[in-house]
Amino acid sequence: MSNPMLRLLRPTSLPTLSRRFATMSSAPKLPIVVLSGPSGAGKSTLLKRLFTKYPDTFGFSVSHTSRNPRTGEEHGKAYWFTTRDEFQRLVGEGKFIETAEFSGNLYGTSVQAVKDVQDAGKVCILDIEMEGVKQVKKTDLNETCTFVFVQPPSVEELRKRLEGRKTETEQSLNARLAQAEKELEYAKTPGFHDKIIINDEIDTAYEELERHILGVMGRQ
Ligand SMILES: Nc1ncnc2c1ncn2[C@@H]1O[C@H](COP(=O)(O)OP(=O)(O)OP(=O)(O)O)[C@@H](O)[C@H]1O
Repeated sequence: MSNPMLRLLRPTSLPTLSRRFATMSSAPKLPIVVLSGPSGAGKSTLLKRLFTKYPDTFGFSVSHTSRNPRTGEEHGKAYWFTTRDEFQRLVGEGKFIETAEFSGNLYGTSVQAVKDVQDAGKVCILDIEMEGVKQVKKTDLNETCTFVFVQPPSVEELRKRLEGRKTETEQSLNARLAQAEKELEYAKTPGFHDKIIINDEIDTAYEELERHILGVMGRQ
C-alpha cells in the first residue's frame, strides 16, 4: 500500500511517548532546531535557503494538518494532509509531540516525523507555532533542541509580506496578524528562545540563522 499515513499507524512495541523518547535519546544526540515565529515572518524563506545550501545535513520534519492543501503543496512533503477526525484519532493514540489549532485548522508534529529525520542521521528542523514550542519544551526532546524565533521588523511589514504572498483572505490575514501580536509579546519572555532573529534584510537574517545553527552543531 502506498498510503503514507500507514507509516504513522504501523504497530509498535513501544506503547508510551516517554519510552519512545528514551529510545530516541539512546541514539547519537543530533540537535533539533525548533524554528517559530509569526506567520509571514519568513521561516519558510530562511529554511529554503538552508536546505538549498546544505541538502544532506538537515531534515524537515513533515507536520500533519487538517487544512486543505494550497496549490503545489504535496502530501507527505509540505504536510501530511488529513481530516480533522483522523487527526484527533492520532492525538488520542499519542502519536504527536505537539499540536496546535490555528485559524480553524489543526497542526501537529508526530513522534514518527522527528524520528524519521533523526534515523536518517540528519538535524531535524521543526517549524512550529508558539503553543507547539511550549509543548516541545515539556518533552524529553527539550534538552536536544535549540529554540529560534524569527521576528518580522514590524507588524506593518508583516502585513505587507502576507499580502504580497497572496495566500490569505482578508479574514485569515487578520487572524494571522492578531496571532502575530500575541507571539511577539510572548517572545519577550526571558530565556524562552535561544536565538531571536529579526528578519529585516533577508541575507543578514539568513547568515545569523546559519551561524547559530552551525554553532550549536559544533557544540554537540
Ligand atoms: N526579509 C524579507 N524581506 C522581504 N520579504 C520577505 C522576507 N522574508 C520573507 N519574505 C516574504 O514574506 C512572505 C512570507 O514569508 P514566508 O512564507 O517565508 O513566511 P513564514 O514565516 O514561513 O509563514 P507561514 O508560517 O505562514 O508559513 C513571502 O512572500 C516571502 O517571500
